[in-house]
Amino acid sequence: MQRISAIGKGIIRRGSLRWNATGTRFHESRLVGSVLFRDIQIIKPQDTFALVGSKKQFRANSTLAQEEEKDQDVYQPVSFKEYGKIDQKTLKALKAEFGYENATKVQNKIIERMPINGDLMIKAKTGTGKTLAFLIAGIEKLVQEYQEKKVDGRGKKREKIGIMVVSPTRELAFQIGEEARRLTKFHGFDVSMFVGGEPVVRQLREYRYKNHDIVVGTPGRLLDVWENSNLFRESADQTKILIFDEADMLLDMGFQQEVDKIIRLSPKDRQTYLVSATMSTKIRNVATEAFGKKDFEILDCVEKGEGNVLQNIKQSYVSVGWDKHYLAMYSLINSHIKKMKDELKRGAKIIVFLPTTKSVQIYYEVLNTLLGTGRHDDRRGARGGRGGRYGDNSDGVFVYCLHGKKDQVTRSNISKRFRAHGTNNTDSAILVTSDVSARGVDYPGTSFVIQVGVPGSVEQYIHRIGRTGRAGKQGEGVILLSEADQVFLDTVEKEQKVKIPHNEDLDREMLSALSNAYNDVVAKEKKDDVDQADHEEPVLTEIELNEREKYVKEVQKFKSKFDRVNIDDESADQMYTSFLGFYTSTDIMSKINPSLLLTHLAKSLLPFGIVDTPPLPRALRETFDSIITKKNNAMRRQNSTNYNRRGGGGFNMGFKSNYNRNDSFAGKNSHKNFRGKNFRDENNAGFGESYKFRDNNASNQRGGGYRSNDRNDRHKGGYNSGYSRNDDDNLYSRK
Ligand SMILES: Nc1ncnc2c1ncn2[C@@H]1O[C@H](COP(=O)(O)OP(=O)(O)OP(=O)(O)O)[C@@H](O)[C@H]1O
Repeated sequence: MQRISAIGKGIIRRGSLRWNATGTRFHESRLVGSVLFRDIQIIKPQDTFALVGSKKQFRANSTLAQEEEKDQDVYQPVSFKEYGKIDQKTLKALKAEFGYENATKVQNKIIERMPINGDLMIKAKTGTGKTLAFLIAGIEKLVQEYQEKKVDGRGKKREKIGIMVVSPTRELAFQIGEEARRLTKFHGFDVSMFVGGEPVVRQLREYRYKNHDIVVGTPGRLLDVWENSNLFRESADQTKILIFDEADMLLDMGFQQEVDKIIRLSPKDRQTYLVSATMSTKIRNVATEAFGKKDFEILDCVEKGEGNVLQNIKQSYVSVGWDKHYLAMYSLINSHIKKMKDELKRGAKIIVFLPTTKSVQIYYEVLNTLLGTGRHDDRRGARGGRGGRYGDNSDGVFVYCLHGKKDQVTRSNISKRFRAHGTNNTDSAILVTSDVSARGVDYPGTSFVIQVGVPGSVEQYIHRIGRTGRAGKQGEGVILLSEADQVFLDTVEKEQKVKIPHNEDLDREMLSALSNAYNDVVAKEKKDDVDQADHEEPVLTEIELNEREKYVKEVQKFKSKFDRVNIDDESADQMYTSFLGFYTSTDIMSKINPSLLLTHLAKSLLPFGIVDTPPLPRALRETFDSIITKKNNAMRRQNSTNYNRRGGGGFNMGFKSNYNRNDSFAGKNSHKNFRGKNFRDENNAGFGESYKFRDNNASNQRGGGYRSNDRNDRHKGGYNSGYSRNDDDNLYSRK
């Protein structure tokens, strides 16, 4: 059974995949390159998700609609008006401010139950309109109360907080605040923001003169003002409705303490809503606490046995080593941009997720040089310019960098600018970011999500990939996994009942052909320097030989651009260390072979000409030691026969040998031979070795001028300082 998540008014006919609607019409299936995408669209230009391309283009595409005819079990949208439960002023805002006439599935479920008097747990897939769903429910409750108490917009100041929304990130808080403002425009409600990174004094000053209808904030700042400002405390102590958006993230990780306190401080007779696209079992237990042990209703819009990722998001993985990420991404992004332009006559909107701040900074530098302007247009106060005009993309490619260690003004700026990238012109935009952008944030028109390495959890994978395919649009998500990471695929399959296939646009053979072409280009360029005796000619398959020539051109372009990338040793080392730190904190670490992980992660240094892994901070080494000890104990218990047959080695053997040969990570440059050999052995006939196209002379590189500005200095402590949590919405330090 295939399910379509669709928003609009009409009927989808079984078998014909046709949506017939009053005033709206949509349906489509189309061939994009070799890949079949099914797309669902509402053709209504004034709609914010009247989608890709012109009407004419859409009609042209929709001739392919009948190609995919499958059983559909689809929610039939209901007009907001038809419920007869929504106040006229809210209805007016839904139409005038948002251009929406029909409720989405989750909105439908909530509106049907209105007025909501108890506590709620709301679960629905990403991008299906949960924000408006909980806002409508809360606002209508407030409107009802104000009517009963005869309070109107011009009356006495409303001192008690009507609705308090807690968001894990600042970007999401601003987004919710903005939607609340628009939705209550005709009610004359006030919305106040309390987020970290902005002057609290100013926030409180504004608050003093406002009605306290709706407050939106991040946990740290909300708690701060609750505990330290009488003005805020007096209003918050009487909060009527408390809403936790992305509740599982708030309650499960990072913010446990703050959230516990907010729950304790808020009045017992409040209503509570917990909202998310994912609700782990653990969260359901924690929720009991949040609801003050009262009964609560669960509104689950995901059917039993169904995965949490929308069907209109095409998922895939690419099996690729950390040394080849840039080449793989260059190819994937270029072909996605081309596909969007050829098929839909629009630019691409791409989000690239990295696990740590340091890696966001480095991948941004590289992608900006490879595909964008190469300038740092996203700096605070910088004015936007045209994007790059490189490579096959004759239109601009704007590359942005966003993570939790940027100051708030810059973060808001970048977020605004990336959001504004339209879907109706041929410029493309790439946002290189951390998990600050993983949850809840709505960047309309995002067509492609790339995840680099494993995410923190399966839930995080779902939220990240959910930044595309929103509001019924089509989307595509790719995850780059090394051999060590691929246990993640089994976990997704087990938990989500979805098998993620290998990417068709960049299959194994093509990737290998690209790598070989790369080797050829490097070998040619270096023919005077390279010791030919050392350069083993790889044995190629027939396909590889044929494709080889084809890819040489693309690879030459890639290389000439990559040669301009200037990442210093220190930054690359910090990235490597931060990756290890990140892995130790993930759910998946318990399933990963640590020695394999170390070998693979070390390859992330190769593109920058570094063949030695840096010394690790003690805390991180100890964490790794304990992971290995635990794994070995578990292995011994579980399978002593196998263990013995493997010579008693197990993980310990594998890890220790690397570990020791790396001089316990204590010294660089002392084990070059081992490391160089190791990579050569593992890298497709010498790809890793020849990837050292840059002069590996540390002083040259350092003198090269690349410094990702003073921020580097803050990371000098490596793992510890680069990885520590430093603000209220920094989640668990990876941002
Ligand atoms: N009734 C509607 N009709 C059309 N579009 C809608 C409707 N409701 C919401 N949308 C749009 O759908 C998109 C996704 O909505 P929203 O951000 O609320 O999703 P979400 O379910 O909260 O996703 P996430 O789980 O990622 O937080 C937004 O662009 C929003 O404006």
